[in-house]
Amino acid sequence: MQYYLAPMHGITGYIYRNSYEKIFHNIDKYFAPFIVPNKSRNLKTKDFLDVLPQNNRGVTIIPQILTNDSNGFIATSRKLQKLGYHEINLNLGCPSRIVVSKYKGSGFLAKREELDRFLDEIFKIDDMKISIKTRIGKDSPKEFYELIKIFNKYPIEELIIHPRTQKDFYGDKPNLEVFKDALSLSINPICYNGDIFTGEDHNKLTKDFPEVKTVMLGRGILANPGLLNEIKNNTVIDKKIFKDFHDEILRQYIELCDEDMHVLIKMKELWGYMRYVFSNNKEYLKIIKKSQNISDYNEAVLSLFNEQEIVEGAGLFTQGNWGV
Ligand SMILES: Cc1cc2nc3c(=O)[nH]c(=O)nc-3n(C[C@H](O)[C@H](O)[C@H](O)COP(=O)(O)O)c2cc1C
Repeated sequence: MQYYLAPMHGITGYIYRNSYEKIFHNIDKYFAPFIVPNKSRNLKTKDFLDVLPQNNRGVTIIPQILTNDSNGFIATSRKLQKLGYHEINLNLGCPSRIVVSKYKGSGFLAKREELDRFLDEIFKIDDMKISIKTRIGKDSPKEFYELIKIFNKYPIEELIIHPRTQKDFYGDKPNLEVFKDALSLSINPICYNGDIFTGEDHNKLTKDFPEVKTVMLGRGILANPGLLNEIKNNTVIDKKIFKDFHDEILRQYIELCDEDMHVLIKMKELWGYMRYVFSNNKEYLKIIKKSQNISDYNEAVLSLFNEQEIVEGAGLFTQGNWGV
């Protein structure tokens, strides 16, 4: 089985990815958060730094582009190619209202003719592999059956499916009926993505779909960075390893940011996910969120690590055996 880290804009930038790689070293491909093409000759500084090879040593990175403009896609792909990239991922999944209102991300799924024309243009690039990360429709899962006819016209390196519609956002459950059909209908390789938060979720998926050979994990890893070791080796993450991972991310953000506040915004966002695997985390999370400087923050984090335990079987939104 191959495992990918999902792109998560604002979170899984190079600092997160490098920290993860340093401690866990078990991801086959890291998908970088989306880049929106701009008209200038160069990538925006933030996007450039995120994909700069010097910032991504020793890891396989697939950059992602979010657009409905084929010229923008091609121009940005060329810039990425100059940096050494040979595969680009197209984002057809982003459900954010601003993105969707411009018919980008999962909004583009509602414009099938335009999407087909767009794909026809971008697949003319013959020296670049293109993979697609998609939802199963804009408003209804039925749309998938038309979309797959379009996708099947192109040599997609991989079709990564998050089986929800845009309308679902992150609610309800992934639609496994449609995913099952996708496996039989797609002529291109399929990767599964969505709601794998525990080892049990993973085992259920692979039992139901033994033909799945590639899984992309997102929020499940944010909540439990040891999830993949749990999946592969049936081991629960050690608190010390979790702390080392946390400290590595913190160290790199401190090195990068001029102000404590910027570091704290990033770390607090992460705790919105990581809290779930700790016992009785609620009060600790409040104190972490209230901290206004690195020293108070460190103190709050240390008490959580010292005084609480990692709950076996817990994952994002789930209770684990002890009740979180
Ligand atoms: C905060 C956040 C940012 C995201 N940013 C991106 C992104 O840049 N590109 C993308 O294709 N998907 C993005 N996603 C979607 C994830 O890659 C993934 O498809 C989704 O979270 C479902 O997988 P999961 O249940 O394993 O998390 C984002 C999701 C979250 C929660």
